Amino acid sequence: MQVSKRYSPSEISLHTTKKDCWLFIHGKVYDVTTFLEDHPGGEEVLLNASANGDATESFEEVGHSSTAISMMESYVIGVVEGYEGSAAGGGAPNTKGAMGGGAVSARTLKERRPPPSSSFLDLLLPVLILGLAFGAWYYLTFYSKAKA
Ligand code: HEM
Repeated sequence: MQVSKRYSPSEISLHTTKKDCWLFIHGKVYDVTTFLEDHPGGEEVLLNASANGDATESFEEVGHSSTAISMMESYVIGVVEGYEGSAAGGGAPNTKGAMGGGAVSARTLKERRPPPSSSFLDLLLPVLILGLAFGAWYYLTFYSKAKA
């Protein structure tokens, strides 16, 4: 792939319109102009991300699927000048890009898993409600009859 062209942040910031929209995520530059209309999250979020400069944080916050992450590769046009992350490999053969994407998706999935401690409460609450219901039924059926 030809992912070695470098762009300065100020050059990237010249492309923030519907007809010409670039953004960068993890140091890689994406031309998402043709993707604006097809983006499931809407074109506005991409335009905003483009205007804000670095879109890494907003991209990560959404917790994009691995499908989304692999789609990104078709929009890469280069890397950010001076970026010192794994994406800017300094012209080395680039197996790094794909591996970086995978690591990100694994981390994102891990962070979004719900805490396991809630499962105990999940079980206890229905048992308590059932116990109360049974108690009320028992009282109404037998105790009040015995009194009459
Ligand atoms: C080249 C970059 C991008 C690609 C290829 C992409 C792709 C996708 C895809 C395929 C989805 C559907 C859900 C999924 O599979 O995760 C999605 C949803 C979404 N994306 Fe992106 N996206 C990109 C950049 C961004 C950026 C920079 C933002 C942040 C501002 C963003 C915000 C969203 C939102 C808000 C949703 C909707 C999530 C939902 O409804 O649950 N995306 N994107």
